[in-house]
Amino acid sequence: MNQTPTAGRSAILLLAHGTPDKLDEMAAYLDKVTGGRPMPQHVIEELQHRYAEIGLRNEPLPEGPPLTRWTLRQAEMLQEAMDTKVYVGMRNWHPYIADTVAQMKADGVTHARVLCLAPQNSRTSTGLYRRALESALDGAFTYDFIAGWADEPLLAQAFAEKLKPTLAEARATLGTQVPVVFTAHSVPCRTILATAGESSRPGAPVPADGIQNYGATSTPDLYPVEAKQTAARVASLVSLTDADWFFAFQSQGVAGAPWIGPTVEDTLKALAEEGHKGVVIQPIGFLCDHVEILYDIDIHFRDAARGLGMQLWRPESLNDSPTLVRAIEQVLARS
Ligand SMILES: C=CC1=C(C)c2cc3[nH]c(cc4nc(cc5[nH]c(cc1n2)c(C)c5CCC(=O)O)C(CCC(=O)O)=C4C)c(C)c3C=C
Ligand SMILES: [Fe+2]
Ligand SMILES: [Fe+2]
Repeated sequence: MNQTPTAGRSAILLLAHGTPDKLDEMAAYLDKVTGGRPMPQHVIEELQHRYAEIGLRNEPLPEGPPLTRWTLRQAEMLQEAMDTKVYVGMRNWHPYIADTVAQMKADGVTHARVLCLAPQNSRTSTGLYRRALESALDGAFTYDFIAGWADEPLLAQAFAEKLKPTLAEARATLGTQVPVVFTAHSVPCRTILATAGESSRPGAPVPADGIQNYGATSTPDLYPVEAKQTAARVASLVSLTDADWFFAFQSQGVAGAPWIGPTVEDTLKALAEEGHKGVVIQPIGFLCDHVEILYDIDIHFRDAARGLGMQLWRPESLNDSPTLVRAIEQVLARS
C-alpha cells in the first residue's frame, strides 16, 4: 500500500540487491541472501570461485565490485538529471537498506519515491526489498513504492540500443541471421504458483523445510510474464521476427528446487541442433554488470555454446546508459 506525501523533504530511494566487496565476505553475504538459512560449504566455495573469476579478491577493489559501482553511478546520474537527492539501499550488503533509511531520517527526509533496480516484479526480489524497507522504516517517513516497470518503453529502448550493434556484428561475422535469447533470472517454481495452505488445489507446492517462503501469497507471481513483456518490446524495437528470438531463464539457484525454465543450457542445445553457429544472449532483468552476467553468461554459457559449436555474443550491460536513467525518470514521474 502506498502512503501519501506530507509537506517536507522529498527524496528518491533506489533499492538493489547488493554484492560482497571481497571474497571472504561470501558466507556472511549468502546468509543475508537466504535470510539465515545456512549454505553448504561447497556452495560458498563455488560462489567464491565465480566471484574470483570476475575479479573479486580478498582485499576490496579500489573501484568497488561492479554491481555496487554501477548502482551508485546510476543513482548519481539520476540525481543530476532530477535535481532531487537520490539514496541507494541494498538488501544483502552495504549500503544496507536499514542504514540508508537511518541516513535519510537524519537528513530530514519526510517522503520518498522508492524504485527497485529490478524492473520485473517478483516476491523473491522486489518483494524482499520491500519487506526490508518496511521493517527498517518504523514510520520514519512516508513513501510511494514503485513495483514493476517492465513495460516502460524507454527501458526497452535502452536494451535495444545495446543489442543493435552486437546483433549487427554477429550477423556480419556469420553472414546469417543469428538468434537472440533474452534471459531473466530464474525463480523457484513455487514462486509462480499459489502456495500450500492458501490453495485447496491438490498437489499445491509445499515450501521445503527451512526455506523462506519468499513472501508467498495466494497470488501467483507474474514475474515470468513481465520478463517476457520486456523482451517482446526489445525484440520489436530491433525488428526481430518471432522466429528470430527466444526466452530462457538463467542462473537457477542451488535451493528451493525446482526452478523455472527453459534453462539457457537447454535453449543453447536446441539452437545448436537446429544448425545455428552463433547466438546473442541479452539479459533483460539486470540493469548492470554483476556475477550472473560476467560469470554465468560471459564464462559459463560462452563455454557451453563453444562446446556446441556456437559463438556467443552478449550486448554491453546498461550500466551508465543515459537512456536507462531517462527510463527511471519517466517511471518516477508517473508515480
Ligand atoms: C527474480 C528473482 C531474482 C533475481 C532478479 C535475482 C537477482 C540476483 N541474485 C543475485 C545473487 C544471488 N541470488 C541467490 C539466490 C536466489 N536468487 C533468487 C531470485 C533472484 N535473484 C532466489 C529465489 C534465490 C534463492 C534464495 C534462497 O533462499 O535460497 C544467491 C545464492 C546462491 C544461489 O542460490 O544461486 C546469490 C549469490 C544477484 C547478484 C542478483 C542480481 C543483481
Ligand atoms: Fe538471486
Ligand atoms: Fe542467482
